[in-house]
Amino acid sequence: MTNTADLYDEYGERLQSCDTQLRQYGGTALFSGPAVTVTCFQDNALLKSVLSEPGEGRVLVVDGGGSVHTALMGDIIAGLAVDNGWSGVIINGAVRDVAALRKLPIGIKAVGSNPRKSAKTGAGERDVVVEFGGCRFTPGARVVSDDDGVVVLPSA
Ligand SMILES: O=C([O-])CC(=O)C(=O)O
Repeated sequence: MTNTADLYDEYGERLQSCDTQLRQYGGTALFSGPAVTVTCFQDNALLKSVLSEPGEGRVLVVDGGGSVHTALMGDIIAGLAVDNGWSGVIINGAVRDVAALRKLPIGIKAVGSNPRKSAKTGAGERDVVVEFGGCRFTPGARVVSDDDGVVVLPSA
C-alpha cells in the first residue's frame, strides 16, 4: 500500500490532506479503504451500530466535532470493528482504553484520549459528507492513513 507522502507526490493538491493532528492509537499504522461516515457529539451509540456491521475493509470516519471531553470508542467497540473486518477508524474526537487499542490489528486515529464515557442515545447522522482539518470526506471516497497523516484520494 502506498504511503501518504508518496500519494501526495503523485497527486499534488488533487490529494486532500487533513490538517487536524490525529494520533495513532491502533496496532496498524498504515491503513486504507472506502470511507463510511458518521457525525456525532459526545455520543457513541451510532458509531457502535455502524461498526457492528460488516466492515469489508472500509474506514469509518467519525466527526465528533473535535471534542475530547468524552471517549467515542474504547477497546470493546474497537474489538467489534476488528471482528467485523473494518480496516480502520478515524475519529475527530477522543478514544479510551489506549493501552488495549494499540494491541488491536486495526488502524485507529483520534485527536486524544479521555476515560470519560460518551452518551448512548444514538444522536448523530451517518453517510453524510463530513469535513475537518480542511478535508472533505465523502462516503465511498478512498482514504489512506499512516504516521504522516490522513489523505483522501481524488475521485476517479
Ligand atoms: O462503551 C463505550 O462507551 C466505549 C468503550 O468504552 C468501549 O468501546 O470499550
